[in-house]
Amino acid sequence: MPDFAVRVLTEDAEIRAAHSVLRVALHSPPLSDSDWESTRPTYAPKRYFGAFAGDVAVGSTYIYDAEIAVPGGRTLPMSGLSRVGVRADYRRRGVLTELMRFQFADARSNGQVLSTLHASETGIYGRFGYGIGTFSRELQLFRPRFRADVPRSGHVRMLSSEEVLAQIQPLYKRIGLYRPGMMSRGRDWWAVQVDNAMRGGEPYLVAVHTGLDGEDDGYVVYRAIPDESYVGTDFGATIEVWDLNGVNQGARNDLWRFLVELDLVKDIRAHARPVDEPVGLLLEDPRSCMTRNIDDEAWVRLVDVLAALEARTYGNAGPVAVAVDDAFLPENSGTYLISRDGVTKTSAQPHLTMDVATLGSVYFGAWPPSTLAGTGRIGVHDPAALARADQLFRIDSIPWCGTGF
Ligand SMILES: CC(=O)SCCNC(=O)CCNC(=O)[C@H](O)C(C)(C)COP(=O)(O)OP(=O)(O)OC[C@H]1O[C@@H](n2cnc3c(N)ncnc32)[C@H](O)[C@@H]1OP(=O)(O)O
Repeated sequence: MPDFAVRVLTEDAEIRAAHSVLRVALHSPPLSDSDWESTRPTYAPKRYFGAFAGDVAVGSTYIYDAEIAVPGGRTLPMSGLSRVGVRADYRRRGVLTELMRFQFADARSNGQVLSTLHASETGIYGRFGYGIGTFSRELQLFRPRFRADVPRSGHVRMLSSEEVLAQIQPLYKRIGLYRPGMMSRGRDWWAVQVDNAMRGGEPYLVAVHTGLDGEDDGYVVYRAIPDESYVGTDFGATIEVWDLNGVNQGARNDLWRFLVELDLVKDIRAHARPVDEPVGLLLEDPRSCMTRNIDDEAWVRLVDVLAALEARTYGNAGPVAVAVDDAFLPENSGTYLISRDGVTKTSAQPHLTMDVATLGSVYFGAWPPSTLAGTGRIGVHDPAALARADQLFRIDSIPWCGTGF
């Protein structure tokens, strides 16, 4: 029997204790009273799970409740796993494993079909059934010049900091989940990511795009980092783009134009952008937009495999029977007959075999099944079925989450 127990945290004192565990696990400075005052509102009721050994907090896990867009356009309830930390003197004693069991049971009871997370280390989450679901790209635009012939589709205005808190949250909702993998953002997410940062004096600036129909349809959140050390003509600030979304390509183009045409700027950096975002094509010299990194972004776990498979759409190909092995949630294990007309459990012989973490990578189209089969992640019992699986899981739009948590 473990000498700790996992429970939903409701009392301020235990939430604070678990949050302190998290901070130490992430090597952040100890929690001060003023930190706590700003942190407390970022915990939605009953979404913080803690492991306690008697009265001592030893583990922390928080859930963001959200909706996620899946290939084909439907949205599904998901749980966003975050704030995972275990006290150093309790590590490798199964605390995270018990927190995982608890949060999957919670997700199931809430009808949350998928779970996603952003991993601090890639070695942690595969054993719990998570696979890399989306990738993102880190960009650097060096002395970019915007092409004069890119059509305009509206205008851009800057918000005051008071306007930001009131306007940006509904605007993100109005823009919608325009790529598979994008997720909704609840009050608790905005509280952590924007309100605290702006109230805490972070120099974020926000510009909003208004379309030709007069409706606000895009925004960018960014900050300028001045270069104190320039010599000669090599002057200019670095612009760091934190969040940029628009309802369509035209709105996003205008927001990039706004950033590129800012004065006294040397370079623009943007983390976690879609891998196929055509920023370079907007510039006179496409090579002035460099890819600094391609990173694994959202890790995806199918909590309810049948419901998740039923929710996405499939390409035009004959059916494929896929045997799924789920060691952590064995009720998901079984063979699924996947066709463009629907998905059912079957007792037929499988054409392909994969574990549930690999299915997490197939689901949003991070890789085609044949690529994963080529690396030994998928067992192939009928080679003809592999080409059909590629066609079934084909995607029209490259997935991207775009929301860090
Ligand atoms: C989504 C997010 O929030 S990302 C942030 C994650 N948090 C951190 O990185 C903070 C620092 N790390 C920690 O707090 C802890 O080490 C944790 C949370 C990663 C792991 O917690 P633990 O309670 O030690 O995990 P637990 O004992 O349940 O380990 C389960 C298994 O995972 C393995 N494992 C745990 N952590 C790691 C790791 N970082 N790398 C590789 N394997 C790991 C264990 O060896 C064990 O394997 P086994 O079943 O073969 O024996």
